[in-house]
Amino acid sequence: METVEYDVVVIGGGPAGENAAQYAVEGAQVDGRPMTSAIIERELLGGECSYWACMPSKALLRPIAVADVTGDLQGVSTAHVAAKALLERRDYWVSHYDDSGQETWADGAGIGVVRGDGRLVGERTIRVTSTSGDDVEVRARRAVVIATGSAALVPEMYADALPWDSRDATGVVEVPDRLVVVGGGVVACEAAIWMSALGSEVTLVVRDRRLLGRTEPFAGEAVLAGLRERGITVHLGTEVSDVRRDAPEATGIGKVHGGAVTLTTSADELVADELLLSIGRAPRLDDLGLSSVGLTADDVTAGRLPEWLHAVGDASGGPPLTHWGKHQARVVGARIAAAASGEVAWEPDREAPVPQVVFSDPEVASVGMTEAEARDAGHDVVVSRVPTSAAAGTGLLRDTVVGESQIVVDATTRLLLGATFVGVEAGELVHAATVAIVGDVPVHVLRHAVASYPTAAELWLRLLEDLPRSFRTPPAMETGQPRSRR
Ligand SMILES: Cc1cc2nc3c(=O)[nH]c(=O)nc-3n(C[C@H](O)[C@H](O)[C@H](O)COP(=O)(O)OP(=O)(O)OC[C@H]3O[C@@H](n4cnc5c(N)ncnc54)[C@H](O)[C@@H]3O)c2cc1C
Ligand SMILES: NC(=O)c1ccc[n+]([C@@H]2O[C@H](COP(=O)([O-])OP(=O)(O)OC[C@H]3O[C@@H](n4cnc5c(N)ncnc54)[C@H](O)[C@@H]3O)[C@@H](O)[C@H]2O)c1
Repeated sequence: METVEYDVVVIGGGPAGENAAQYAVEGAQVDGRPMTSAIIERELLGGECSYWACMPSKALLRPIAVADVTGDLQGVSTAHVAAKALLERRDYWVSHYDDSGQETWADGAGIGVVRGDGRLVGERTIRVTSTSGDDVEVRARRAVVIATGSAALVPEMYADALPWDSRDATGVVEVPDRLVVVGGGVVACEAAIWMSALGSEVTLVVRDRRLLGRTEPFAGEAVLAGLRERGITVHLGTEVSDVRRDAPEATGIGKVHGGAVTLTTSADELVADELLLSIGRAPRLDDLGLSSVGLTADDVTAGRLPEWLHAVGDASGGPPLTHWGKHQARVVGARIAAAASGEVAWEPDREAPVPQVVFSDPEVASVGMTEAEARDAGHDVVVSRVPTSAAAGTGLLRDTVVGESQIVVDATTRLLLGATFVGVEAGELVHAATVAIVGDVPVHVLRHAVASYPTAAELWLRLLEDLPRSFRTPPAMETGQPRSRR
């Protein structure tokens, strides 16, 4: 069996793995020579995000969002979604499922690519099985990084019906006439929109009494109203107890997987041509050979790892978001690079807050704690919530601006704990909140970050104005303490 050696070996070439491989060697030297790294990838370099998750979903959603705006903007005629062209746009953005562009990137960055299924067989040693059946042993002189991503959950009750998962939804080829979506999270709220725009009659079956359970309740309510306005049926508080399908068939990604599907639910019996299961994901840590180094999947997600082994991205059990996985990977990569030259990489003394944008209609963007989370954590909380239409800059963007936006502030420190934006430009507005949290900017300073008129960012002024007037000066001034610049 051929054996190859690198300083750093990354198992899994998604966005997290690619960043880890790059940052671990960028400018790093060991024994007077440049550090080397390789990525082991069994499918497409670029991972779930590039081909079956973020990129195709956002490529599908954007034209729909633009068409929606034209229907709600006096002065232009209404545009309509052209299904065939929409799917062609998706195919362009997934590079027609060809990863040669990513391979060129790896080549340019000096990162080796080993094709095949990677499995730990001992300390710093991975056996790679390629589709041709030839095994290669890949040894890491310094570090191994697990970046194997996550897989959609499919409970036993659903398995025989061969339901669609998010790969089928983003890679849709055959549009089912009737689609039932189980789940009320991010995939469900986004996929319902593009499947409905492509012509499916969509029904959501949601176990919880609300959508987007991890965000502020007002955000889930706005998304619920938006879905219903599009003609999408949403059953909240509804459990599925049985699933049957006529002639299930593994026809391939994005094709209808057999005959009609019947779901018995706590409300009604539902019959559809396809079922999309979107009830969460789990780190992909099975079959990784963890036991060969005395570890379990729980050790990986709890961070109980030997010093030579690291985990990043969805596989680490952290928030399953591309930007978060990439951030973790940059931090871990920099640690590995610094350690090689006997240094310690600089890092802030606490973990960064995790922002998330849901590209639903209306869009939802949040960072930090919700109001409930902040109260549960023991903060004395002050909340400011305004209609997202409250600034001239947001009002100008559509004829009807829906949604509300909110900041959660600690009454003692006057620091931002969290923020949620719903509606136009939500995904862009949230970044200022992330900056304010990372930079510990108190609200009396933040109000001096002047947004241009009339931009959506002026919504920040409205949010800060809506706080108690006393929050416009430092707490120290109220107690007669000396004036400070902060
Ligand atoms: C429909 C959908 C839409 C999404 N949209 C967004 C979004 O808009 N924004 C956002 O931030 N996040 C989004 N996400 C989440 C995002 O896709 C993931 O957080 C991200 O892909 C995780 O990156 P990763 O590198 O950890 O793993 P992945 O992207 O899953 O990559 C892991 C790679 O490892 C490979 N691999 C696994 N096991 C092995 C092995 N044993 N040997 C060799 N290779 C292996 C896989 O083939 C894969 O290429 C979305 C998810 C879904 C499902
Ligand atoms: N725009 C984005 O950033 C984006 C887009 C899509 C996906 N993602 C990522 O992908 C991850 C997975 O998305 P998702 O929508 O599958 O998961 P999710 O965790 O967002 O939502 C899961 C939903 O399924 C429900 N559920 C859980 N178990 C169930 C069961 N047994 N039966 C019925 N319902 C059940 C939950 O109550 C929830 O409504 C997300 O956590 C998110 O981080 C991100």
